[in-house]
Amino acid sequence: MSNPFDDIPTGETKGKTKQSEQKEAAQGELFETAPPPWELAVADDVAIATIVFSEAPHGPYDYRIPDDLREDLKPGMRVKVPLGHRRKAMIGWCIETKMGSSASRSLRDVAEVLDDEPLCDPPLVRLVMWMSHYYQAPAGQVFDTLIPSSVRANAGTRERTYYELTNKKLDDATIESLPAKQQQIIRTLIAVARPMTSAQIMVEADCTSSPIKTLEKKGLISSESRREMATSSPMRWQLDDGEKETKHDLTDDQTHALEKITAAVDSEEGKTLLLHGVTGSGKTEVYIRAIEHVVKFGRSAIVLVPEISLTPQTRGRFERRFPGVAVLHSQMTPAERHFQWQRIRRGEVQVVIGPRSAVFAPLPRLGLIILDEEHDGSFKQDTAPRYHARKVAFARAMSLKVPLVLGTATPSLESWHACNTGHAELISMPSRVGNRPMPDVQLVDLRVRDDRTSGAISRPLHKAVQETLDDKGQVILLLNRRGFATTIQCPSCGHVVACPDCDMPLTHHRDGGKAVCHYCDYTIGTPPWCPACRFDGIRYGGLGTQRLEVEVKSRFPNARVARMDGDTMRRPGSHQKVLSAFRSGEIDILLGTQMIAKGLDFPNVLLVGVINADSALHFPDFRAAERTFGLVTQVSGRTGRGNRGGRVIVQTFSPEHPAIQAASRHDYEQFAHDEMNARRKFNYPPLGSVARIIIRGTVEDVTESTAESLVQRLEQAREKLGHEVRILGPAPPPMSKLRGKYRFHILLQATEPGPLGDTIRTATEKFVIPEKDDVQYVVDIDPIDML
Ligand SMILES: Nc1ncnc2c1ncn2[C@@H]1O[C@H](COP(=O)(O)OP(=O)(O)OP(=O)(O)O)[C@@H](O)[C@H]1O
Ligand SMILES: [Zn+2]
Ligand SMILES: [Zn+2]
Repeated sequence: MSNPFDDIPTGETKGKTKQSEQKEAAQGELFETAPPPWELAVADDVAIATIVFSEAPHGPYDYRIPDDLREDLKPGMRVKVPLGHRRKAMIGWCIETKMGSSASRSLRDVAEVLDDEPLCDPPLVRLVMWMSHYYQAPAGQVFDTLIPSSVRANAGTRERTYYELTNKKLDDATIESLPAKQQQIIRTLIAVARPMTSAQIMVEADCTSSPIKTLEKKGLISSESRREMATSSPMRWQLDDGEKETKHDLTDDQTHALEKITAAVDSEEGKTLLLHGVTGSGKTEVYIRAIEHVVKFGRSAIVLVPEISLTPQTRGRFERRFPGVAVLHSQMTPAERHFQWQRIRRGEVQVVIGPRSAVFAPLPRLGLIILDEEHDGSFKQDTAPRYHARKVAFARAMSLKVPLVLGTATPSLESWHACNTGHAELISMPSRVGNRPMPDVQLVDLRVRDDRTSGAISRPLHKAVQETLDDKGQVILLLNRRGFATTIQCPSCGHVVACPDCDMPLTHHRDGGKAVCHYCDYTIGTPPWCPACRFDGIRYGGLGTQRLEVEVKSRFPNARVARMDGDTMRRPGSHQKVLSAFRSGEIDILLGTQMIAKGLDFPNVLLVGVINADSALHFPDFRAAERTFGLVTQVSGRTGRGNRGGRVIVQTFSPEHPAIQAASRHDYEQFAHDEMNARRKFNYPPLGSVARIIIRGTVEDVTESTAESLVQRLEQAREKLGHEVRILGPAPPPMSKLRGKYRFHILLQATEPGPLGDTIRTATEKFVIPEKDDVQYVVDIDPIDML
């Protein structure tokens, strides 16, 4: 990882600075360039605000601040300003205020200041500008990502109008008779179950104010003006994870790790530490102690976790040790989100735990950022701005001169490489707490006929499950495919039932007999005969978790079985429910997708079975081996966490594959070594930088020719800048059609991110696609998803 501030146009304060000085310095230096000589003679005669927008044109543009607003407007606030020829004033974000000269240019006036206080402090404004630059996203859009919509909707005014349903028990027929937007508003009000302002409704139901007014006229909703709503107290999750308040004596490894982290905190230098601790080495305890150290000095910390590992168990560990913990997650209501954001900003919490967006938590005295399971792909946002929380955390930590701790049993090669090149410090915790051994891993070669059965579970795995059940132990089975059958194919003509919008095979789901596209959720009833040739006897091929569940139940009729995947975990709280049932021993066999692979700590799990280790291995993606190694290692880590040992059975068609071999020996270093060599050949990350541009449109050849002209522009930009950048494509990606749009992609490679970014910026600067073409493109810097 190179310094992400390297390519941002700013004079970063070098060396050691105190936080307070640094805060002031950060403000206003962003666009500092020497003024042109003819301006030097002119006195500063006007207050200027620099504003950015989320809609095109994105700015930044300068505006004059009228005298009566001078005191009010600060960077990080929103304003209303005229823009272009629009009749309505636009909302924009102020990134800078300064004195300047009005000579030689005519500035328009800021019309209104919308916030009483900045929604972002100066370091966060700076982070926004860095993200905007690095990820090539409009700064206004980045602001909108940083500040929850509920905060944006609520901040500002004092007395406002709240809407609620006049009849709380509207029947479905009445709702369905309404136009779509109005339906959405009613559904939103039902879901939120409390009065909402029109701004909140507009955000949540994605509508304008006119359907709200219409509903009021129809008498379906009523309005009332009230003082700002008293913020409800957050829902305290019950700490029903059956754990006692325990403060362990640290192991030597833990003590050593903690010392390194606290030393980094005390040094007040930004520093990245990679905590490479095997599964069950007690990383969480180290995090907690490190945060205790930070809190002692009145500072606070952010802990980023993949959403799915935010189990009650994890939050319980933190909530028992700190009085002020704010937990952020995707199932919060807008009101809760707003409440938590305010608490955080007022400095009332010491620890914020949450998924990737928690990296923006507005803690006033941030002293430490921790990223747990740092290898996890969910830290990358897959919509614009396509940021990676690890990179953003790094940028935020370095600019505040606080440490960033990356914790994992299976480091991303990016972080591993950072250690090898001196950009991060490696801390190892090579053994489990209590000197528990790592579990034995047995590979079952599925090519060996004698071991195979007609189902998904081989003979050795069947035997092991039976033995474990006899021993009153628990079993985890991993299969990374949901649904029943992954292909629906006609044996007579070969026709595969596919999604009309994505061209991908539909997955058969047994519940309700549905055929579902896993890319866009397109759903039809599974056809009983072949849609192409009418052959009666269509076949379900491929294995999903539903089919596995059926097989497991028939093989082990006395076992209590639960399935955990995207289908069974739709409802809020269902994840928690299954896990607590598993913990209390009401479930013998837990089977599911990768969501069972992470972070679970159950001592009675004596066996882990991986149904098909190869499923991720043959993906057209340079990270396929890394993902396979990570998944097998992580799920293996769920066993042997108690005093009764544990073992792992991995079924595979390629037992000799280096990633599977290394995972079976718990040998991360060997894996990293092999994989780094493989990537070096092609300059893949972390040895080089990659960017991807996806072009999508409704007409195939128009989309392709747009992609081709973009490639030409990229080539011209490369020439002009004299950069060494490899440009590949345009080519159809593995997902050549998605949600009814044709897709092409362009891959760019370079040794450094700077030239790569510059080339794309130059090429796209004035690249306008005619509206009639209906083609859009997105730039993905450091892509994770290559489909
Ligand atoms: N010093 C200690 N002494 C005894 N038990 C400990 C100690 N530290 C942690 N533990 C316990 O060990 C178990 C594993 O710890 P933890 O879940 O933090 O490991 P981890 O490294 O995060 O593992 P994973 O990567 O698999 O999630 C927990 O039950 C925890 O309470
Ligand atoms: Zn057919
Ligand atoms: Zn689809």
